[in-house]
This record gives sequence, C-alpha cells and structure tokens, in this order.
Amino acid sequence: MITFNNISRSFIGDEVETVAIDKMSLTIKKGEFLSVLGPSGCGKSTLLNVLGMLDSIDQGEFKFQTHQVETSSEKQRAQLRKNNIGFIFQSFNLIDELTVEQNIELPLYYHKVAKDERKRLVDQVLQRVDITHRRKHLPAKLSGGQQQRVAIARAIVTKPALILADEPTGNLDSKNSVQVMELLQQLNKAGSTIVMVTHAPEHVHYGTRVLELLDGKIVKDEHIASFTDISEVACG
Ligand SMILES: Nc1ncnc2c1ncn2[C@@H]1O[C@H](COP(=O)(O)OP(=O)(O)OP(=O)(O)O)[C@@H](O)[C@H]1O
Repeated sequence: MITFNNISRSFIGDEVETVAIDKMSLTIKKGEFLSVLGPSGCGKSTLLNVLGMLDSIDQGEFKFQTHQVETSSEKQRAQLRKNNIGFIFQSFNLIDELTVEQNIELPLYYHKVAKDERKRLVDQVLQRVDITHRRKHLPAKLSGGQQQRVAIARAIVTKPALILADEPTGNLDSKNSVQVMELLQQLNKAGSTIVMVTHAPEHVHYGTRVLELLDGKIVKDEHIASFTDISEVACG
C-alpha cells in the first residue's frame, strides 16, 4: 500500500539542520497494524506527518497505492489524503460546539454524502465504537475515553484505507487505553491498515508489527506473532 524509498526530511533552524527522517526505506502492506516507538525527537511525528501527506519530503520516493506522492501537486495530495486517510490525535481534536453525532458527520459533509446516507453511516459507526447513547451530547460532557472513541468514529466514518494515530492513548487512563487499543485492534482485524505512534511498549501486542526509530532511522522492524502463529508453532 505504501512504499518509502530512501526518504529524507530535514528542518533548518538557526544555523542548525535537524535530520528528522534520514534516508528511510519502508514498505507497509494493506492490513498491517504498525506501532512506531522511539525516544523523543527520533522522528515519529514527522514520519506520521509525511505518511499523512501533511508534510513534504526533501528526498526519496513515496508511493501511496498507485500514486507517486513526491511528484504530486498540493491539491492532488489533499485529495489523496481526504479520500484515503483518517487521523486520530492524542488530544481528540473534537469540535466543542458540535454534538457527538455532528462531529462524526462532519467528514461526510466534506465528501458531499447525501443526508440519508450520512445518517446511516453515522448510526453505523456510533454502534461500532459503542457510543450511541451519547450521540446528542457535547464532547465536554464525555469522559476522555468516550471522546477518543468519538474521534475514532469520526476518523473511520469515511472508511479510509489508512488510519494514522498519534499517541491515541496519551491522554487516557489505563482502563480507557485498553478500550481504545481493543477498538483499534478490531478495526485492524476488520481490514483497516493502521500506523500508530506510541510511547507505550505494552500496547504493541495489539498490532502486527513494531518499528523502532532512532535519529530518523529504523533501528528495529519486527513482526509480532499472533496467538494463532504461536499455537501453530507450538503444535508443530
Ligand atoms: N517544524 C519543525 N522545525 C524544526 N525542527 C523540527 C520541526 N519538526 C520536528 N523537528 C525536529 O525534528 C526531530 C524529529 O521530531 P519529531 O517531532 O518527529 O520527533 P518525535 O519522535 O515525534 O518526538 P516526540 O516523541 O517528542 O513527540 C526533532 O529533533 C525535532 O526537534
């Protein structure tokens, strides 16, 4: 689904140049759930921003599905992003003045989806994230875990091919974190490709692959054995 070939991204500050992504090559297949780990400043957010086409690259090739991103115009990238990518943020980023269902409906307006279909899709995702009973509430009336479930519903309502999550449990207690991680795992098992930046190594087992970054480079890239894989090995 995604191929990076020798990608670099640097930032030039006052006389100093910081290489946030350093000649990175990476292939992400449809259906994978990647957890990206690494110390502060290693390039995790930059990687997510590049994948989400919110940031450009200085060098290398970036292929998204059949599209060559580095040679696409800003308008083409915005269109690719809108049609294919759902974002989930640490701070939820819901609109305070809109109810739960209005927040979730918003991306469907941008996609010019008809009213009846909007209602059907919103009902469907409200159920999916188990928040139907709060549909008329404003975000401020919800717990952090509930707000993040609404943000996930908003990210998936357009059925994006790729979900990018930037520390989705960063503002949650452990009980709500587990709920959100289980939800992401269910979405992945239902076919969504997910790339998640996290500071929580205990959450990587919800995914299928772990990337560890250091100074803008991949220093570890491991596939995670699922329970089925382990039982197959154990049974010979
Ligand atoms: N807009 C920017 N201007 C200048 N330098 C930047 C910019 N964005 C990122 N950097 C630098 O690039 C490097 C990678 O930053 P990035 O935010 O990707 O790291 P990170 O791994 O996400 O860190 P954290 O875990 O603290 O969020 C850092 O040294 C950072 O200071």
